[in-house]
Amino acid sequence: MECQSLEEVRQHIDQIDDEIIKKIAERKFYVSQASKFKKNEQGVKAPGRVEQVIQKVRTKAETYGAPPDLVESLYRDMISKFIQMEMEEFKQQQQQQ
Ligand SMILES: C=C(O[C@@H]1C=C(C(=O)O)C=C[C@H]1O)C(=O)O
Repeated sequence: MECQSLEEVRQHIDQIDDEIIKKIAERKFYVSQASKFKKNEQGVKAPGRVEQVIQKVRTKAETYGAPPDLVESLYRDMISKFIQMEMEEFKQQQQQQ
């Protein structure tokens, strides 16, 4: 949609940010369940799966017209933070056993 003012542009951006953040929270909800199914720290990091996700999101970025390098960089950062979070949860579970 063609905007008529900077205010309108920013309203759209704010709305999109709201949607993105809700989806990040939803993604985090599922990532935080993954540690229950992991056997060791290498499993928590799952570098093979990370590369699979990166490949998939680069392809989706191309399909939807988003810059693939930007999407890859955002995902690498997000996943690395999620791994830290998952690792904490994994270590807590290990202590409880
Ligand atoms: C959620 C998982 O754990 C980690 C987090 C990932 C992610 O955020 O997509 C991917 C791989 C793992 O590093 C998983 O193994 O699927």
